[in-house]
Amino acid sequence: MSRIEELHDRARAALDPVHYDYYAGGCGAEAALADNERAFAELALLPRILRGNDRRDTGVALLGDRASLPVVVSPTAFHRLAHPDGERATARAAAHAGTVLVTSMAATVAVAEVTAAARAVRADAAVWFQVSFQPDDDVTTALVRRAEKAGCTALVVTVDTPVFGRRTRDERNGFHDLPPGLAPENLRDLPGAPPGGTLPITMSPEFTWRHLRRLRDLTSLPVVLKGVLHPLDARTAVDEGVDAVWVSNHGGRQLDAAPGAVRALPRVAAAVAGRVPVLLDGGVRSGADVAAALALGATAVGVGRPVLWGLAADGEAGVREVLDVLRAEFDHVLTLCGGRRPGDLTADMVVRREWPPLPTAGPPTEQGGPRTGRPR
Ligand SMILES: Cc1cc2nc3c(=O)[nH]c(=O)nc-3n(C[C@H](O)[C@H](O)[C@H](O)COP(=O)(O)O)c2cc1C
Ligand SMILES: CC(C)CC(=O)C(=O)O
Repeated sequence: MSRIEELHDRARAALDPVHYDYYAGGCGAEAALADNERAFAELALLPRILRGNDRRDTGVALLGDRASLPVVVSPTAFHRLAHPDGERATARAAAHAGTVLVTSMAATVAVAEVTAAARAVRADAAVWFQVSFQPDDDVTTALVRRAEKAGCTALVVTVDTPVFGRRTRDERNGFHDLPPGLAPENLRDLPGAPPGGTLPITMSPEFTWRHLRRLRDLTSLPVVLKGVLHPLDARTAVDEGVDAVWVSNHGGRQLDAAPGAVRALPRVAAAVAGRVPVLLDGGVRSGADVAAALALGATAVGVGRPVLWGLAADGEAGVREVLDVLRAEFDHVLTLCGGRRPGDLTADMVVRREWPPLPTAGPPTEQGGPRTGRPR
């Protein structure tokens, strides 16, 4: 059992079962959820040899920031369900690891407190803000201004939620509301909110590229589009001026018919053609997964649930452990693959586990099976 699986077990034991299901679950029959990990398990790496890679650097440039490993913390809601310190603990852990935390619009700690917690650890800690368009433009604008004021260095706009996915476990458990004392703090005191209260999180299918353009014009922060699976959307996004494309099926929580995210990566990477960085999340659980995604065209990957497991199991220390494990595993795989830096991992180094077809020089002969080229 990997260390991340152990933390998962500890988190399961520590969490209220309803909250565990909210974190762990997907939509529908959880086919997309399962396919995220399966798609990675189907990949294998062809290492390169004799490359003199004793000196390595696992860092990557991400928009204006630098991450010390090509793994960022994906935006996930409601960290205070996992630990009383919630997003503050996650922020400190990401800052210690020297990587980017993407804090959710639906965080249970306000973005200004999240950035303050991160910067108390490291003055240049990178915190990005995840936002979903809200039907009232003034609300979206107010959220963007809050993120800017808090010192976030990029906006991650999530676009795979025109409606909520049907979360089978949450429906069964009747999980609709946060427990008393917890609230989506970024949605407090917004236009239209009751005095001192929070607005509900609204998903709507009304949004178009026009809303993205409006947001683009609203801010000078880099904009990352999260939830892209179709290569044509990736190309449009780049044409519309986004600064990065994030391949994701939302951790298998939206469209159950969606493929495992890494299956969509090669075509998106081809469509983007290096014009902007590509990120990917969904099912990343090991350093080998990170390496495979990078080889297939990602600049960095995100992790969602593993961070929640670390947080629920052991607070800030648990999240640090998850990121440390991924860093160590990724460096180990990079070494074994002959790489000095993440960019040395290339698509020719990734094969399917069932690849290649057994080499046959022709049809089977009477002397035995297919000829292999082995001297007889
Ligand atoms: C409990 C939970 C809450 C999430 N909340 C958000 C969110 O608020 N905004 C968002 O863009 N994505 C959200 N996501 C999706 C994650 O950003 C990410 O795409 C997904 O978790 C990646 O898959 P993984 O959990 O297998 O790493 C959430 C995912 C989970 C599991
Ligand atoms: C509260 C939701 C917006 C969080 C989310 O995106 C999710 O649960 O997948």
